[in-house]
Amino acid sequence: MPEADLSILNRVYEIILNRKENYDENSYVCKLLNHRKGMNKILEKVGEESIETILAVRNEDHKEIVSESSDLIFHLLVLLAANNVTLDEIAAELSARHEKMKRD
Ligand SMILES: N=c1c2ncn([C@@H]3O[C@H](COP(=O)(O)OP(=O)(O)OP(=O)(O)O)[C@@H](O)[C@H]3O)c2ncn1[C@@H]1O[C@H](COP(=O)(O)O)[C@@H](O)[C@H]1O
Repeated sequence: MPEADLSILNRVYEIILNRKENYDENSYVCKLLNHRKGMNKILEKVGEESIETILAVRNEDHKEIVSESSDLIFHLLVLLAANNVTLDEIAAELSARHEKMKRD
């Protein structure tokens, strides 16, 4: 397993932004972003991966929880990029909530 940290979220998000600008017929992200169903296809994938994550938890299958959660987060990154929401905005929102809610 390669070493990894949460900076991978930014790296994948940047690739998705790049796919928005540069069409590549071999790219899964481009297929999603340009699907005939439009935004509904991305919403379907987020819904599908959410349900698969729920089932993995119900089955108490740790490996599947990791795998399905990764699918969900990846498709959520596509959804955010497609709607021009940046990861900085998400970080700012979570950080503001944390500052407001933190207890000593
Ligand atoms: N992290 C991912 C990632 N996770 C999952 N997937 C793809 O998501 C797809 C959907 O997964 P499913 O389990 O639902 O499979 P499926 O039933 O065949 O999917 P559908 O027929 O419903 O589309 C699969 O084809 C996976 O390959 C991903 N595709 C891309 N990435 C990242 O996005 C980057 C850009 O990818 P490309 O645009 O393909 O170059 C890659 O370098 C990766 O970092």
